[in-house]
Amino acid sequence: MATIDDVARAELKTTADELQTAVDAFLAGQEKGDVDTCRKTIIDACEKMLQTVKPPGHFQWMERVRQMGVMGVTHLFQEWGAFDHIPEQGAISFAELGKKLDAETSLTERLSGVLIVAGILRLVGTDSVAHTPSSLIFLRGNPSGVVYRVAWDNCLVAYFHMADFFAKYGRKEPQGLTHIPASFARGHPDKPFFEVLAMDPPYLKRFTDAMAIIEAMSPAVTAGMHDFSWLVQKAEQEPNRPVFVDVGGGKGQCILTIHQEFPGIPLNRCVLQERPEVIQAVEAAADPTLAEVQKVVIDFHVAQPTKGSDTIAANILRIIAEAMADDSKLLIQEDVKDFHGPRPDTDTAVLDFLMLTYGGKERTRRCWEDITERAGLSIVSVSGGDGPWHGLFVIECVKKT
Ligand SMILES: C[S@@+](CC[C@H](N)C(=O)[O-])C[C@H]1O[C@@H](n2cnc3c(N)ncnc32)[C@H](O)[C@@H]1O
Repeated sequence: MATIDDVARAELKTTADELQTAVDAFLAGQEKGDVDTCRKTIIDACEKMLQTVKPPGHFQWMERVRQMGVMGVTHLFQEWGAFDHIPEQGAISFAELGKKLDAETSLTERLSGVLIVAGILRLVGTDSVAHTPSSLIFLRGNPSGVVYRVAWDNCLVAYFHMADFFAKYGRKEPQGLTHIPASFARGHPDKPFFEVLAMDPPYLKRFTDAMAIIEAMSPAVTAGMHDFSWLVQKAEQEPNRPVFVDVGGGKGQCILTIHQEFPGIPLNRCVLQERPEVIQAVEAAADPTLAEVQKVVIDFHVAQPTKGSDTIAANILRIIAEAMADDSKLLIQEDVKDFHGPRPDTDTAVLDFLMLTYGGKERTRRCWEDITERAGLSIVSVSGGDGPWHGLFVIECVKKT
């Protein structure tokens, strides 16, 4: 029987006390709707406690096998549209679900079983299955389900090939736009990721849709990460200048979110700069809210990127800096890995691993100072918000004088 040492014992006690305090605050905050921070504290405390009390050995590896099973079946069910065939109220028999999926009843029952034991679906009687709140996110079009589907593309496909990647290129941080795990995993190591993405239109659509959802969920403006009232004033004072340029701005989601909160920023003086296939998709979608926004095809590396991922990032910033007026501000919405201390935020550490697959990285404050300096910029402020992304900040830069 595994025992825990004195340090773990003391930690368990402290975490249990923290948990009790957070639960009390969570319950008390229900009426005020002030629960998100308490929720995070509760989840973090529970996870810490579970790590301490879970026995090593069999339990640990079996738990990971369970997680892999859940991911495998969720992916199959998402691809097959199985979640959409389960009624939102009531249940469906395995036989009926199998018929809708063109799958054997016995296969449908076995696959469902993995999600039932994980609490994602619910067994009804002996032969039927129903949704739970956890499975509803996988209904077609649900924003969280769309983002999860892209996590499969972006993470798992690349992670599966990572050992081969490092065997071929050596155990060092990927440098450059090509010969990165994400392109290697898709059989085109000599191409930059965004070119590989453009070769697969369904993946490109999933990717841009997910980016738009993530941006809409992010606290860029909503939680006060940056106050754009100075820009509204500037727009009034100088009516002939472009006001806001979003470089690599996806489907224009950030422009729209900022405009929603600061309607004084005129949309016809906002510029969306993107890769050709993204601009093409935006124009084809003909979203009336984006009609006035200027759409410009660019390559922010401009043809000849130098080697090295920080050099590439500094190069993108240098090209922007060269186009800036003396009073322009460059706002970089990005993670600052060590903002809350040397231990990175949980999501930031995992996203850093994800970024590694694309030859990118989550940077520390020091890294940001270094690359902005090399680009001819200085950091004026770094501000965060109260939203769900605790590692995300707006880094405000001006041209160095
Ligand atoms: C991670 S997404 C972020 C999208 C958006 N800024 C957001 O926060 O939701 C990166 C974006 O950069 C664009 N991009 C990648 N390479 C580019 C390039 N060389 N020139 C211009 N845009 C590029 C991609 O098409 C993609 O939409």
